Amino acid sequence: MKIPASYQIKGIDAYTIEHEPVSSADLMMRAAGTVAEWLWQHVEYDTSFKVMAGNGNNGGDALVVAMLLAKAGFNVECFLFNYSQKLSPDCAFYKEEIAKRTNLRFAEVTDPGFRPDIKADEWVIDGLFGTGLNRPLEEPFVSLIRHINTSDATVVSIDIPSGLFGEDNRQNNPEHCIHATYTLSFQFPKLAFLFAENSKVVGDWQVLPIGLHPKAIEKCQTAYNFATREEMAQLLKPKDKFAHKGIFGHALLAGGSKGKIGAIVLAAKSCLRSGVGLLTVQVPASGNDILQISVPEAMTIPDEGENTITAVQIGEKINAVGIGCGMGTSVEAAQALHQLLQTCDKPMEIDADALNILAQHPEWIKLIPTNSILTPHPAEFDRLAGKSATGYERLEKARDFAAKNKVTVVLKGAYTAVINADGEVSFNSTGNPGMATAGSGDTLTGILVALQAQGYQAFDAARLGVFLHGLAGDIAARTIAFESITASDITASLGFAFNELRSKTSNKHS
Ligand SMILES: NC(=O)C1=CN([C@@H]2O[C@H](COP(=O)(O)OP(=O)(O)OC[C@H]3O[C@@H](n4cnc5c(N)ncnc54)[C@H](O)[C@@H]3O)[C@@H](O)[C@H]2O)[C@@H](O)CC1
Ligand SMILES: [K+]
Repeated sequence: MKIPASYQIKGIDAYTIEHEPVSSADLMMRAAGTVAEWLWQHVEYDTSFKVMAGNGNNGGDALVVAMLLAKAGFNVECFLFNYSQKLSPDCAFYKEEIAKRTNLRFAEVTDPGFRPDIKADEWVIDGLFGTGLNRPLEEPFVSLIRHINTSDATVVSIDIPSGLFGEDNRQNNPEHCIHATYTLSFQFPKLAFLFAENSKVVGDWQVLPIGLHPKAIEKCQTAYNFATREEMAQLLKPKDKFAHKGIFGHALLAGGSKGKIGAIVLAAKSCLRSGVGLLTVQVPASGNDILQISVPEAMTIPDEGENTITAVQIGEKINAVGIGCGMGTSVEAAQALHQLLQTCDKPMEIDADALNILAQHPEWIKLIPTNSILTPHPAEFDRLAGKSATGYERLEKARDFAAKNKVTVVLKGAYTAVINADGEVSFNSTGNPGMATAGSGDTLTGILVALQAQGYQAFDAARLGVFLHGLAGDIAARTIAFESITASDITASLGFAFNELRSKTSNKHS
């Protein structure tokens, strides 16, 4: 699902009006209708609404929502905040309409000091500003928004929380934005929803399709995408009936150190659950028996180092290498990574301590083979590329980093961003807070290197692997509380995740 920028949505909107064709007032009715329908499904029959409309089309949407709610029998009071005495044409049109209605209370507000009374059990519909916001909000809106935010009412924002920009909010003050309980976004998510710093503003968000023109959506060029199940199912290669293990690739995992052999055990287990044909694991000598006993399906290479790996042996038949899990940042481990980077041209999946070593030796980054993946969490990425004040800033740095170093970067978070060397970004749509647990990242490494060994290109392996990892976590969460999910539970659910994804694409030929 594309994530167009606010200015692009305006264009898609205009194209739809011209080519469907549909009048802008009817499109507004359609959009507001989806909001009203969502509300009917989520409120009690005796809910009272306070609808707050602004002077643009977001305000127009709010006026229509107010009329539809009143028509359905709800108790509605609607305020049109028109301090500047200037309304968009469609907002003006629906103001005339609403003024004629007798089944709701309507007032146009021009007094900057006026604050509507809001009760805790009421629902506030926020239609003050949408994607037409062109500068951070000032008074009297800041006070009005503070008044709404300090009420205990449930707040539903139409399209976007008022005051929030769709993309870059570095110059914005979150306290000057509506803090929505729910945000109902038309047709697409907004980029801003995907950054942790905006979570308090956005609340739970959902996309409501409003039938914008498919041709305009197809033509829209954006670097940002939200990975849907259908898109990810397309990436998953079918498994041929006559296949043998040799054609599913041979992965090598290298890592582990005294006290952290578990990390590579976890990676090995998830790797084997992700379709790889063969797996070899290189561990410090002291970890060899642990690995053989815990993961009998894997072959092992005991390193010469007792408690850390010292040199990685890459057999000729290895298709992809995963490095970093639990390997520590000792001098020996750093040497092993350096030697590997100098000698190996296979796609790599570089994680955890290997990333920390790279941060200490940035001159080695250029040695990373093409078609490789790096999987930093925000702190690891900051060590590689410098600190960022916001998620937006970090994402932009990660796009630069991926382009400069010709790698795929997986920036982990609630909406993990997978970024390729062309700067394309795919945000993951699966996963849950229960997955923020020890070893979860090692599990991801195993999945990614398995997909790379099977011939998936870095960007596809990363998008698909991150999606499956999150889906497995979601499946685990159907029966296990977030508090209790472990990395092993994620691996245990991987088979179900593959099945669920494949079932969407299955047809009689596959
Ligand atoms: N694009 C689409 O697909 C559709 C959009 N619709 C709605 O239209 C909205 C966009 O409408 P508009 O472009 O009219 O924009 P808005 O409704 O967001 O508001 C624009 C108005 O606010 C003023 N303004 C901007 N920043 C301000 C600030 N900081 N302080 C005070 N005033 C400020 C502008 O001068 C303008 O008068 C969307 O968010 C959505 O709710 C729907 O009606 C239908 C479909
Ligand atoms: K809004």
